[in-house]
Order: sequence, then structure tokens, then C-alpha cells
Amino acid sequence: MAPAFEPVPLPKDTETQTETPHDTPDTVNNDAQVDYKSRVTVVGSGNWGSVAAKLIASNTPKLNSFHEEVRMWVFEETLQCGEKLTDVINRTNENVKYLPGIKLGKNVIADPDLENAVKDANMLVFVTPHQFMEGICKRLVGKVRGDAEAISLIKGMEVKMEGPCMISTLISEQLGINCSVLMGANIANEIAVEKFSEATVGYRDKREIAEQWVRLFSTPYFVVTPVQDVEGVELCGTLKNVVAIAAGFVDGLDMGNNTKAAIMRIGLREMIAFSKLLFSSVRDSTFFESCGVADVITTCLGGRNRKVADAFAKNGGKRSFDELEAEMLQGQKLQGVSTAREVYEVLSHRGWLELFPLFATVHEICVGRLPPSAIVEHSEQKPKLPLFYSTS
Ligand SMILES: NC(=O)c1ccc[n+]([C@@H]2O[C@H](COP(=O)([O-])OP(=O)(O)OC[C@H]3O[C@@H](n4cnc5c(N)ncnc54)[C@H](O)[C@@H]3O)[C@@H](O)[C@H]2O)c1
Ligand SMILES: O=P(O)(O)OC[C@H](O)CO
Repeated sequence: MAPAFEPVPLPKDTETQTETPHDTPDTVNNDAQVDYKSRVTVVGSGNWGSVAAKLIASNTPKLNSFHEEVRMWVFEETLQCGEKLTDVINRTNENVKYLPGIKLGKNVIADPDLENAVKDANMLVFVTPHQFMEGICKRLVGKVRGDAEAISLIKGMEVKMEGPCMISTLISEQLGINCSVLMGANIANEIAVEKFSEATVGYRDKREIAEQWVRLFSTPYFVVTPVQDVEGVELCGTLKNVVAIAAGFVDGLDMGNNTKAAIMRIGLREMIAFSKLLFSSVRDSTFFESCGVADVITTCLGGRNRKVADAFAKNGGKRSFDELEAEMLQGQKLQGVSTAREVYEVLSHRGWLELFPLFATVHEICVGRLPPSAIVEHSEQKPKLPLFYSTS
């Protein structure tokens, strides 16, 4: 059966380009030959990191302005068989731990040496769990090319003394490079088997860079739309993980579809309000892109945060998230629990706790101060939030 969507054709200058690529000359090697081609490195090799590498590696051989090789930094570990994960990926072309059964593409080269992995790249794709990014950025200061462009696929944020810091800002400020974001309704295992989905690239002001990222990621089954709203796109990806935890509680308590839909609606409303209170530049339309309402839906139906929160509620909150995560995800990481804590810190610090009952309650449940059933009792409080979007 034909798909119910129209795949967006890739821009013309991609697959058939024969003239000098539009990229600016970037590297001068020892023989004084100018390397006009871009080099891509993916920093991260978990479930989504591996799929991101696969998507990109399916495109670089067709794009004349890119080297075919896609380097992928691996946080090295020794597998039960005694072999290093990197060696197994390079031997089998599969990430047997985080994405088993999927060939990544022979042009994906796993590299356990972070500095070596990034040193030649002028397009850096960051895709690790957000809690590791501060340490990774510290290790990369002064090690990346000055002309590099970055994109973050990381759903999460840091909270510092000065306030919340988005991961793209952390990357930009620490490494001195521009950073776009890619978020969306993107359960990695589904994209790995090439089921259709959409994503959103958020960019600051360089439209041509956003288009380059779109070319690098787009396939007929992965349709990417650029929007000029980095903060809006990134906050959608970050905050939906808190809503997913709430939805998991509802599922674990068998409260039914209507309750779950209500929690998703209240969650989306808090996402919009929180984003706009932090950044007045955030656009209403961003919430209707893949990164917004579509990601709320997919993550509350099929994500890992939902799944583990469901188990947490079924156990009456008696088994911790850390324990359940280790048992159920085998090395993969949840983002929603730590994001709920980070959001709670921002809410407390700014005196906004009463404005965001769902976000606040998710954290209180995660740390055991409230029972899972509080998700409905507390979140349904009459919203004290002004409407931050037009309903007309
Ligand atoms: N998996 C998905 O479906 C999906 C989809 C969209 C976005 N994301 C986002 O992508 C980001 C990365 O998630 P993922 O699914 O690729 O990872 P993951 O949860 O599958 O895997 C965890 C990764 O963390 C690495 N790791 C463990 N300890 C580390 C350390 N100390 N330092 C650095 N790395 C360490 C592991 O090696 C592994 O690669 C997250 O922000 C997530 O929200 C995930
Ligand atoms: O599995 P989760 O809960 O980390 O969610 C995965 C993706 O972010 C869904 O878009």
C-alpha cells in the first residue's frame, strides 16, 4: 500500500551535484590541498545515536559535499563476551548493545577516542544522554575545529546557578561554535527499521546551515522540517519527557485513555507556558511541528520514560527509578526523571511551583514525596496559568 504521505524531495544540489560544493574551503592538509568536503562525527552511540549515524551514513555517499565516512564516538565498554563494544561495532557493523540487529552502514566507523573522533570534523552531531554533556564539553574545549557547526539531538537541559541552560547553549558557549537542534516524534527503534516519521530542525539564524542538516538527515522515511526557533524546538524535546513520566503513571494505575489524554493536554499546556516564560521568542507554531504535539503523543504511547514510569506506579513507588531503569533498559538512560528535577529547581527558584502542577507533581512522585496517584489529583488543579497562545 502506498504511504499516506508525500516524501519531500531532497534539495536539488545534493545527489547530482558535480560542481564545486557550496561549503566553504575548510581544511588545508600537509600537501596544501584544499579539502572542500565536510566531515561528520556523531558524538554518542546509544539507541538514538546509532540510528542517527545510520541515517547520516545512508546520505553521505550521495552528497558530493560530504566525505562518505561517518565517525561515531563510542563511550567504550567491555561486553559480556569480553570484547570491546567499539571492536564489535567495527567488525559487525552493528551496535550489538544499543541497537542490535541493525546494520549501521559500512561507512560508520566507531572510535572510542573522543578527541580523535572530533578533530577533523566540521559537522558535529551531539547525541548522548544530557547528564554526560557537561563533562564531554569540558573534554572538547579547544579540540574541535573553529569552523565546525554542531547540532544537538539531546533532549534535556542543565540547571546552573544563573538558571536553566539548554544543551545547545552549553555546546555553543563551551566550544565556541554555532549549535542547531533536531528533535521530533522519533522513537529510535522505529526509525531504525525505516518506518516513516518526521523531525524538526531548530536553527538560530543561519538558514543555509539548517538546510545542510536537513539534507544530511532526510530520507524518504525521515522527513525533516527546519524552523527558526532553537529554544522552542529544544524545550519541546526536553519537557515532553516529563509529560511521558506522568503518562506512564496513569498507565501503571490503569486510569484509562481519557485520563491519559487529559494528562497529555495539561502537560502540553505546561510545556508551552514554561517555554514562553523562559524565552519570549518561542513561537506558537513550533508546538505544532513534529517536535511538539507529535513528540508528546509518541513518547506518551511508546517511549522508555513512559514504560519505566508505568512500572514505577505498578510497584506503588516502592522500587526506585534507578533500579527499574537498570533492570528494564540495560544501559539505556531515562531523561525524564532528571529533567523533572531540573524543571522543579527552576520552578522553586522562580516561585512558579503553583503555576505548573503537573511538572511539580511528577518530580514529587519520582522522589517519593507523593504517591503515583497524585498525578491526577494534583495536575487537575484549576490552572493558574494565563494562556500563552492564541485560541482564536
Ligand atoms: N532512543 C530514542 O528513541 C531517542 C529518540 C530521540 C531522542 N533521544 C535522545 O537522545 C539522547 C541520547 O539517547 P540515546 O537513546 O542515544 O542513548 P541511550 O539511552 O540508548 O544510551 C545511553 C548511552 O550513554 C552512554 N554512556 C553511559 N555512560 C556514559 C558516560 N559516563 N559518558 C558518556 N556516555 C555514557 C552509553 O554508552 C550509551 O551510548 C537523549 O537525550 C535522548 O532523550 C533518544
Ligand atoms: O524513549 P524515550 O522516552 O526516551 O523517548 C524517545 C524519543 O524522545 C521519542 O521521540
